[in-house]
Amino acid sequence: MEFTKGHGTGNDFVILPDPDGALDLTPRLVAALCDRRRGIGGDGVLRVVRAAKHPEGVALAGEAEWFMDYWNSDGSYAEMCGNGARVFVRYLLDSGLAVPSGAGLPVATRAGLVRARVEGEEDIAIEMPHPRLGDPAAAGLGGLALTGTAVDVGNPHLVCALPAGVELAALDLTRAPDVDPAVFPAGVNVEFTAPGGPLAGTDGHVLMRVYERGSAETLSCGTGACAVAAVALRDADRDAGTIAVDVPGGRLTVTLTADSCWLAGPAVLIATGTLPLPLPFPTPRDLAL
Ligand SMILES: N[C@@H](CCC[C@H](N)C(=O)O)C(=O)O
Repeated sequence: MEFTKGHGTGNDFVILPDPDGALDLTPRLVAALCDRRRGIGGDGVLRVVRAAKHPEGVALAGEAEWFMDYWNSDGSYAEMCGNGARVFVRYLLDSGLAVPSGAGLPVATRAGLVRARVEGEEDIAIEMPHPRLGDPAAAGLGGLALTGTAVDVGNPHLVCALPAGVELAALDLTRAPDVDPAVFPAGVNVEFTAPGGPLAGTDGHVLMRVYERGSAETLSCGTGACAVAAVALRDADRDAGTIAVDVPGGRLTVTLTADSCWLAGPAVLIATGTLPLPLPFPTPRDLAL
């Protein structure tokens, strides 16, 4: 099995080319590949499969050649991954499976069609599902009780601004925040935010850390950045603008208008290799037996 490793602002992925959908990709295999000590290591897996060859992509096959089959590191799968989509497009372009398109390169995802464009040397921008602001909801972390805003970016998010005096860097995200499972029956990605300083060329600047559903704390989350930007604009009484979101792995830029949401930032491939199947290393589940 061939693989490529890539990342977008430190949100890292194992990319599996599987054009014809021949690979038996299971939760167990995904968790083993993402294991940082016994596997390759990653926040998730991106299977590169022709839309026509994947049951969840086939309906979009007329519009997009490729389907991003995204899985979290625990072996669950998600509807959408913003950084994953940017790295997926970097892979398509670098491996010659697609060419840049003036109209935006279409990619099928479980959350529908997204479009990508290349920006400069390193950056890939994706037109994302438009964030939909929902109701206030509670989150708990250690002794901290927070009220955030639920946001749907194709996948579920809860954006929680920290109260004054609580340092973003001091949060313990080694454990999942508490949320109400009745409010988020499919789980939720939780973003914690603090204001950034003034930043030229933007309409707002936010610092963010995230605890991702299915992957724990990651260095970055693209859909999370879109959710955070939508909340920042709402709080500034604006319906459009560009927000810089600084994550532990770097900077993402989100540009929102009334009907579009573009997520931009670096997308990098770092290594390729081959793995024999079955895997030569014990999987996390083997070790738990
Ligand atoms: N890191 C991703 C989001 C990945 C999916 C998420 N963990 C979920 O389960 O919804 C991003 O960049 O958007």
